[in-house]
Amino acid sequence: MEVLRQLRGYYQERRTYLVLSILCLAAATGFGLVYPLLLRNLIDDVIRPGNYEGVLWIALTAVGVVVIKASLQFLHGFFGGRLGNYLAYRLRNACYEKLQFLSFRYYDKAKTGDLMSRLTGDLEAIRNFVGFGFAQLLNLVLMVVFGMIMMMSIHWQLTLITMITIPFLAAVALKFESKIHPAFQEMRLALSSLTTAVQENVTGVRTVKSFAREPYEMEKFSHRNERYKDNQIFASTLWSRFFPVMELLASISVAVLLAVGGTLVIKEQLTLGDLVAFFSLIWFIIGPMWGLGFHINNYTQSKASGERVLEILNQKVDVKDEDSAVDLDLENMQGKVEFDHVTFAYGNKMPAVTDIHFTAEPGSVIGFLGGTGSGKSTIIQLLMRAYNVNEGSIRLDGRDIKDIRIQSLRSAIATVFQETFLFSSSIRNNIAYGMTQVSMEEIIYAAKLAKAHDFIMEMPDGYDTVVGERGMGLSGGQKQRIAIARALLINPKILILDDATSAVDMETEHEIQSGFQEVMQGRTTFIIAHRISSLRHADEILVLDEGRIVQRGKHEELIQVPGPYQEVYRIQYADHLSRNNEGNEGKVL
Ligand SMILES: Nc1ncnc2c1ncn2[C@@H]1O[C@H](COP(=O)(O)OP(=O)(O)OP(=O)(O)O)[C@@H](O)[C@H]1O
Repeated sequence: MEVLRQLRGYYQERRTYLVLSILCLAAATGFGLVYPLLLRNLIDDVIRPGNYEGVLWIALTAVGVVVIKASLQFLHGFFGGRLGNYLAYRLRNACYEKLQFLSFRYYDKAKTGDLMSRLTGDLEAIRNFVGFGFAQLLNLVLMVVFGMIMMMSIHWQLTLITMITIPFLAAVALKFESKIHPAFQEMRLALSSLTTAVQENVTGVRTVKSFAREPYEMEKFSHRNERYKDNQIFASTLWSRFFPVMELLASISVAVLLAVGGTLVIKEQLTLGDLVAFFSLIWFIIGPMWGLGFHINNYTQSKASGERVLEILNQKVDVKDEDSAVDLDLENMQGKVEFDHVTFAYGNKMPAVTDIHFTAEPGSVIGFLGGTGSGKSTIIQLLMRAYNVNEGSIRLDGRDIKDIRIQSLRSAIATVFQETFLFSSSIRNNIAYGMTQVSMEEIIYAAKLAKAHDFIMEMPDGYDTVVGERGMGLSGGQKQRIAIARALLINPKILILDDATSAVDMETEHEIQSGFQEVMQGRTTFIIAHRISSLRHADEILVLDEGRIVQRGKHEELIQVPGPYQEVYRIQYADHLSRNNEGNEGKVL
């Protein structure tokens, strides 16, 4: 019930529904007790004395009871349904909101399929339990208590004798619970790994097909499917053993009742009506024991689901606003960025960047060059405060970024990532992502600067063309240009281009960069690139190796000194240099 307690905040406002749903179900159960009494009256007071008039009254009372009971059951369903759906609605929103604010560190490990199954299957199990299962579990207790009281009031000795197998029934049900709970947890995990396999397969379909790895994928899936199937079979084997054992124990109770009760009737210590009522009442005890397995199963399933949903909701957000954090004055900010001896490691690994120290003056262009894994993207992620630095500090206009509200910090920065993500929506919506107050002229202006306008206009519906999931149907370069237009539209104080022009040809890159120069006047720009041509106009180029700055300076300076920059330059401009050497020696490109 700890899980239910933790979820309470999400249905607290509608707790009256919970109370009403329980009350209606309890009342319906109470009315159910009228049947055995009616049977007793029918036999002892109507049939045996030959009172034919009474038959009609008993039949009418039975109809009345059915109507009331059915109405109460309807109300239980009504309130339970409202409650369950309200809770599921709140939880879905809360989980989604949490997912928006969880740190990058969480997403480094998260699996999409697993998250999807938590937000769907697990939430559904919680909805069912809180809406109905919980009330039914309580009702079970009520049925046993009501039934016992009634039976005791008829013949307490017979009640005790008949109850002889009930402790065994309860023990079997509880033992079953202890086995089925871990089985269900395992089943949920198996299901989420199955969903992850499907999701990854669809996302990575190009890789799968281009490497002709379909058989490998099928085997991987079949392996996971088998794990899920084995879990299902294990759970259903548990179930199939449970029912016969319960039936056996229950029939012992019934046999004892018939034998002892029958003898008591013959000895006239019990009326026939009492025995029939007893026979009907015993199902008030045995029935719940029977259902105990089902309801416990329901409970354990939703407990496991609740734990998985709460795991998201209770996830620690390690990058969050300090209470004293302030908003940036976006209109008047300068855009000066300072990295002050920054060191950072992902988890317990070796530092990804060490002692990074530089200053980007407002409006300047800083370039980063370095091999794969040298820490270029990490520096940019730290500036966005995707992670907190381990040592040193990062300042924006003299203020530590930890003291700036994350939302405000990130809205001052526009980033074009190495991998472009497009939403399955129109090109217009992709460029104006999330911006409501933006005119078509502004969108077109940004697209023109990003050299995207021409190819957009050639598409069947122009800016209204809907791109497929993740931008399917567009080339890598086209996607990048849309992403660049998206960043330019924000008109930020700080622009980050993380290998943003890697997928476009040199000529387009040159065109886009001249566009940047126009729009980035007075804005601080960080360019990560593998091509020297992207960096040569930078005010300062930082050359990184294994997370450290190993060279810094302007293009003209760096090509003069032996070092990694000169090496890259020589490799990329080998043709040019050899031609130049033949002609005018020493001319800088
Ligand atoms: N999310 C992450 N979790 C753990 N380690 C990471 C993560 N991102 C990067 N790293 C590690 O940090 C180091 C620096 O990576 P980074 O992405 O900053 O390099 P990069 O210079 O941008 O490389 P590339 O040019 O290939 O994009 C690498 O050793 C990388 O394995």
